[in-house]
Amino acid sequence: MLVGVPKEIKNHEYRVGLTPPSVRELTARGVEVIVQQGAGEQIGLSDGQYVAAGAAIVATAQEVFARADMIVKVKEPQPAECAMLREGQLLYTYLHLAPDPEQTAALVKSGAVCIAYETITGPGGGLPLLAPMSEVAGRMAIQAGAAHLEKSKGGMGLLLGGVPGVAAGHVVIIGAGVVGSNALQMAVGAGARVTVLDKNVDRLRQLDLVFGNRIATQYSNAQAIEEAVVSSDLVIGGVLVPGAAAPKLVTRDMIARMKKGAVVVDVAIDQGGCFETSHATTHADPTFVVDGVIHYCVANMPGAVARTSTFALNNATIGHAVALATKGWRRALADDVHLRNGLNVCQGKVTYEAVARDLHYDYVPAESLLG
Ligand SMILES: NC(=O)C1=CN([C@@H]2O[C@H](COP(=O)(O)OP(=O)(O)OC[C@H]3O[C@@H](n4cnc5c(N)ncnc54)[C@H](O)[C@@H]3O)[C@@H](O)[C@H]2O)C=CC1
Ligand SMILES: CC(=O)C(=O)O
Ligand SMILES: [Mg+2]
Repeated sequence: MLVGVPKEIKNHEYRVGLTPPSVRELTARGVEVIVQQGAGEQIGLSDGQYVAAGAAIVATAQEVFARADMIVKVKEPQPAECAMLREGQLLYTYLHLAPDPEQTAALVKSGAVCIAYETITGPGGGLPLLAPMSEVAGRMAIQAGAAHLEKSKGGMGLLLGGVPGVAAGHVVIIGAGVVGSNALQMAVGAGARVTVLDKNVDRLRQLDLVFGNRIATQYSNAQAIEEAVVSSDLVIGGVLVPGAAAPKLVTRDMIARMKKGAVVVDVAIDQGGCFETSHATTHADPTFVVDGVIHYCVANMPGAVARTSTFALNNATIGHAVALATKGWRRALADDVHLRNGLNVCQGKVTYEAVARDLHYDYVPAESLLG
């Protein structure tokens, strides 16, 4: 098995699929690894470190895609990368297909075997390969939101924590999962007044036990979302229905009724976003304004803190990478239902039910293709 790691090409994306210690885990087991020249250079991971871990360096992405049996990446393949995938080649990366019909069509056409980090499940529940990036993005959401509340960034000129004698800002967090609870931790730390909403009352119960009366919890329905959003200074969108397009919980009308200069951070934008007014932005140009409300909708937030994110991601991805590279995808997927849940597209078939439903493909269960 030859594993290939191309340099990421999405806007301001400096993460890399494998760190040198992860390469070493593979080469120690007899797996060959090629890494594109300079893939980790921007985050202090030199070609020399990759070579010391047993990888060979190749000059171009074309060479990585042409030679490797398995491609390990971070972000969903961009159109130029989709065009280089081939029948039977294994792709292991984030995909976020439900809101992305073009990428889905390209992956189906490629005939590649495409495993999405974000739908791999864990023995203890949850989405263990999404969780570390959600921790990063949840924490960053408060940083990004606070910065954009400043006048020079177009915001209303509000300090989230207030000062003695002046009220703190009101942060509303929709979705109390990994993004939401990490955002909550930062917002409470900053001294903001926080309301958190979820449909899962157990999640709210857990947060209530930790934060007590320093936060307000609310069962998520249209009424509660409307009341919270209209009175807020900063809204964080962190909902997820695994694999599916995010529900549009905040309507254009609610945005129009918010304070001018308020900020919304739609972390769920990689699944299409949970604000009706959202569209994906980049680190180079992260915001736009609708009805006086600043929208921050960067689809690869963890790319901004790429060194931290790369190591956190590799901690979660390396175990399955080793299984795939040493056993081959059929055996690895047959042996592990949680890894099998990551299979989204396989040799021209859509194998993840929510993606098939949202994008109108026939759904073919992964089990039927492992034969
Ligand atoms: N923009 C970026 O750079 C990044 C985006 N993300 C995205 O953030 C989103 C959230 O991820 P996680 O926190 O890991 O997911 P999670 O599964 O831990 O949490 C999602 C929460 O949303 C709740 N939820 C579902 N429907 C709801 C509704 N109608 N109202 C209120 N809550 C609802 C669920 O009950 C759950 O508690 C995902 O789309 C993920 O892909 C994650 C990392 C980076
Ligand atoms: C999860 C995701 O989309 C990211 O880390 O960029
Ligand atoms: Mg996309």
